Amino acid sequence: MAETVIDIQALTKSYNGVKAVDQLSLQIKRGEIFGLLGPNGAGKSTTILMLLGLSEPDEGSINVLGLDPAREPIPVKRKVGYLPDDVGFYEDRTGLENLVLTARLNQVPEAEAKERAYQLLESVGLQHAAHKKTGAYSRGMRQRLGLADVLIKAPEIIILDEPTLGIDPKGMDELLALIRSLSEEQGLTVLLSSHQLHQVQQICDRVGLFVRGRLLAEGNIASLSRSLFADDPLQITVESGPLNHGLLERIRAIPGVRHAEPADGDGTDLAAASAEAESAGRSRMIVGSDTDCSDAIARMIIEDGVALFGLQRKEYGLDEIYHRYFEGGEQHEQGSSRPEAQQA
Ligand SMILES: Nc1ncnc2c1ncn2[C@@H]1O[C@H](COP(=O)(O)OP(=O)(O)OP(=O)(O)O)[C@@H](O)[C@H]1O
Repeated sequence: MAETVIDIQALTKSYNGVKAVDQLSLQIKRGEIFGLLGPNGAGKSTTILMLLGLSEPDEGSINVLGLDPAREPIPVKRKVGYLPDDVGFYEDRTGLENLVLTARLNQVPEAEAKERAYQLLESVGLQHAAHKKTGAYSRGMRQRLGLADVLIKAPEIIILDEPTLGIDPKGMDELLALIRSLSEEQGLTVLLSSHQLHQVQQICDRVGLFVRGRLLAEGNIASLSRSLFADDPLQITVESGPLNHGLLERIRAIPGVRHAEPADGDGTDLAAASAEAESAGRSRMIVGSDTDCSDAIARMIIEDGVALFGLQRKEYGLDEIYHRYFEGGEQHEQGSSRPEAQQA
């Protein structure tokens, strides 16, 4: 089992009496890519600043690689690389010169600095732009150079704040793939803050969902959707030949099935749905159930002599998580069914 490199316990930070981070507890293991996910103002940046020792917690504790960032910010800075959402470079110097300068500032010996800078420029796909002034770099190139800049001091952890902001989709995919491969090759721990679900889904081993300073849930996407949608029925869509009333009633009587409705028409008028299905030669039905009854439903349809064309279980993904917890975040916070922070 990999060691815990970031350990946050009951962390709280308020600004003017408003809690920006509220009782946050989170552990991250070495080599993990963890996504801090949440809408604007959720508390992601405040958490990052406290991890870096740039802001002091009101309550709770943080341990980064055995260090307390509030008390030992310099050793933390040596071991943790931070890429802000808009990284600044000396615009009139080349990419290579900027990297060498950062290496020097981090006490990397001169001979090593240049060699490492070249290697990193190659790793991030910027070898062709090594001698170009950074003022002429595109946003995507700047982010790549930012990654190289963060890596030049050979950190154990890198923290990236909205790393793909303002980059086109292709550049975004490439940057994320690069982060993933760098992490795998070097056993690097990556903490990535974002409000873009799809990019986080692509590369993170685990994500934490932040809403209004609180961690609503954490885990990998599969365990998150299981815990967040635990109270919802499973949704099974059945494509078959036209259904008859008796068959529908028997499907409704399968243990675990909560409801079964023809999805043609408005779903309430079986006769209309059947007529429509009859003319099309097939019908669609939505079944909501507590357990996966797919096999029992399939068997029943086939035994009834009705053709079965397809049967699909709906999986909840980040889109549903997003709609429910970010867009409807406030309602959910007030609702009684909101799950507390979950462990994966
Ligand atoms: N220096 C500050 N002074 C006052 N309030 C602050 C300060 N920094 C953050 N806040 C407030 O704390 C809350 C959390 O902000 P934070 O920047 O941590 O969120 P975030 O999740 O990083 O959002 P974003 O994606 O917009 O950066 C917000 O309500 C914000 O207005």
